[in-house]
Amino acid sequence: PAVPAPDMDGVNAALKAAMANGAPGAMARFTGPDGVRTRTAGVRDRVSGAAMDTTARFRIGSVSKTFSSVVLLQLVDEGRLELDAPVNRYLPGLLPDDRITVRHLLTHRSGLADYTDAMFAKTVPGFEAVRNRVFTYQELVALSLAEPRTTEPGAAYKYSNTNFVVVGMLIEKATGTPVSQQYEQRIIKPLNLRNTSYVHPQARIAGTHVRGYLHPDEAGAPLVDSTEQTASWAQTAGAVISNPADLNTFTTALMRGRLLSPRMLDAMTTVTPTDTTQTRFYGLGLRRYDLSCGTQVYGHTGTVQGYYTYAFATRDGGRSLSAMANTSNRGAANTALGGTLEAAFCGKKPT
Ligand SMILES: CC1(C)S[C@@H]2[C@H](NC(=O)CCCC[C@H](NC(=O)C[NH3+])C(=O)[O-])C(=O)N2[C@H]1C(=O)[O-]
Repeated sequence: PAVPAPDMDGVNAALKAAMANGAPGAMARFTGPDGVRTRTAGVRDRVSGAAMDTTARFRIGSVSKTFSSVVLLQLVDEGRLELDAPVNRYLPGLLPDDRITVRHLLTHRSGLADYTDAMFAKTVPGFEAVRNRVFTYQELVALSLAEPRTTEPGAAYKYSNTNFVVVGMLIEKATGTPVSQQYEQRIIKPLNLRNTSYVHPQARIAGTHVRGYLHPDEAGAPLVDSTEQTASWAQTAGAVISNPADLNTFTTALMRGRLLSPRMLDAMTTVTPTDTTQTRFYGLGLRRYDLSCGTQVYGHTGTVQGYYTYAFATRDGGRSLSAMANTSNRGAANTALGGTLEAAFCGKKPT
């Protein structure tokens, strides 16, 4: 069946709405049967005034979780890890409950508390306290285990960055190499993602990049330039750097079966609801959004200091969209940016 052409005017309106809600700039790149469409708005650098640029790199936050999930699921495909095995089989003594499995991590059903709740309770002080710090995986897990667990293992969905820090530990234990090498060998090189990197704990973004601007909690307080940070608080839960073209290549390749076996991709895209609206779902390190026109899109969202990201594709990989606004701690800007999905995948609303 013919698919609707993207409503790029609607995409542009969503970018402008993100700016009206506090983003210095925003951009989107759609890839579909009729080729690539891009839109930009505002600036990627408030000091130089450099215009937003769809080739520019930025921090993708939790879209990194899908990169980490792909690496882990490839290891499962290779028989080097089992999805339903206890994490403690591979990392003896790490977790206080042998019932927590690898699958629980990927589905956010482990019950492990999210250490970032306390870490970023006060947005700017929390960020300034960690922006130059380098954490070990163990230190981050210890921060989580100092908090009560949120659910019995497997009992309910409760999003937690901690899950994907443990995923990073599993990857490094199973391969004996740094996760950066696994991203490179298994995703970045095969897909030729020339603007995607994992440079933790380097704080700079190399090449042409978008500067990110964090809104303080105090109304009217000036934006904080949050571009340079180690992102060590996030690592395999959120420290990947990429750009719109690479994100569309990644989500498209994933959906077209270039990264996982058909069986594993089916497992990854088997979802459960994350809220009562029955339009938001989570699989294995992957979100599914059910749009108003009936189209289902798979990918992930990201929130890291100074950057909101959406990176989604249709299940057949025929259409993909990535969108970014260079601000954060401003939910209305994030919601506005999310409007790019309906415009891009559902097309112009009938008048
Ligand atoms: C589930 C989310 C939204 S949060 C999770 C992860 N990002 C973080 O955990 C960072 C949280 C603090 C970010 C900070 N906010 C505060 O400090 C608030 N006090 C800001 O807005 O820059 C990511 O990315 N995920 C998003 C996701 O998956 O979409």
